Amino acid sequence: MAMPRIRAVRAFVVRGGGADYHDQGAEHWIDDHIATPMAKYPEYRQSRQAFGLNVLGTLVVEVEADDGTVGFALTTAGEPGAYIVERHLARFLEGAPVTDIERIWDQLYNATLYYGRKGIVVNVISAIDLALYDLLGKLRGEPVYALLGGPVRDELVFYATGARPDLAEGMGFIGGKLPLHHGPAEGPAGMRANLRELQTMRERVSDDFFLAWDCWMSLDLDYATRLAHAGAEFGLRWIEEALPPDDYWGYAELRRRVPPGMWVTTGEHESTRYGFRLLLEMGCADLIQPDVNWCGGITELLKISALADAHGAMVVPHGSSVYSYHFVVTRHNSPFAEFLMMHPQASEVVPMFSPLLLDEPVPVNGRLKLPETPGFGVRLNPECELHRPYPR
Ligand SMILES: C[C@H](O)[C@H](O)[C@@H](O)[C@@H](O)C(=O)O
Ligand SMILES: [Mg+2]
Repeated sequence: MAMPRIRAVRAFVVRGGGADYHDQGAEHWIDDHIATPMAKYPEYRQSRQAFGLNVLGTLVVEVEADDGTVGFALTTAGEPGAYIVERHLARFLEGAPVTDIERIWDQLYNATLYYGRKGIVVNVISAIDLALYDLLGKLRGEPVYALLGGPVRDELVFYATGARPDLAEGMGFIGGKLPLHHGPAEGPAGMRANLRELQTMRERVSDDFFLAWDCWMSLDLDYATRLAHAGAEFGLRWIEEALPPDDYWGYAELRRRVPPGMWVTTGEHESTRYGFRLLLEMGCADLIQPDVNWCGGITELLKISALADAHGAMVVPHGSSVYSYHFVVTRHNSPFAEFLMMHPQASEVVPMFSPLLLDEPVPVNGRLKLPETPGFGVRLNPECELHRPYPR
């Protein structure tokens, strides 16, 4: 039986959480004085939303086959992303066989090479690729992980990212990643505050529960070096995204300087096999963290992961809910997954892309066995009003 062809592609935007999970209300840990590259400007130090971290919003891409089956996926791209889908990229999908995933990816990437390569364009390509995998899984009646070679372990284990790793340990997570709150602009007092926070959490959790810092691109090499060595006293397991994503040279030097046994990690704001080849060949990271909704989708993450495996590097994708879970469970060099605690106080487990998805699975006791539901196994919440800014 011939596989259906793609009949239509549609791009919607929606605000308030979802894939743009930084788009939260006030009083949320994820926007509470977190160190960023903008923190050198005092007016932008308290809130990342103040400098626009949530300006884009969620992009929802739907791909409909000519038998009526619809696959969909999400990314952070909002209206600019919707424009790119409807006015540029739809032409490479409509009329194509639903199985032409590699061919479509190559056309999307090369047709946007003159203005894309990284950032929002690759976010959009990622969402289209993920929607195609969702559609293919639904047409074949298989979960996406079954399309990728099947699970190599029975269940996923998770670490938790959020302000309360001490609570996360009690929820069964294997470790906790703290957002770093103070960068170089806050000088020695900021460094002391960072270390006090890490010490407090170390004293509240057991020795077997790892602690890591997410520095969200906010540091310089000297500060990161000093922070890593001071953090080692409290068993810091890894220092994440200490430097701007393009500073491959800084990451390579940081990796030479950190205490033996401490991981240097990065990658959530890196794109495509080419960016990750640079990170790996320059020895920038022990563990890379591509976000499957931002790095190029499943099609590109398969290439990135194989490259990392050849370099002996682990791949623990940046938290992206079901879109990374279906990948991680099929990879030997992805031993655990990230769960972003989206509850405002990080005090309970709630679905990461709330409120946008129905049936979004969450870890229970820090573990998750993925269902066999076709595709990524989630549905759009009909109570979330989608808007199609560029209808055709
Ligand atoms: C917690 C960090 O500041 C970011 O908000 C988070 O999205 C990302 O860096 C992560 O690794 O989860
Ligand atoms: Mg991070």
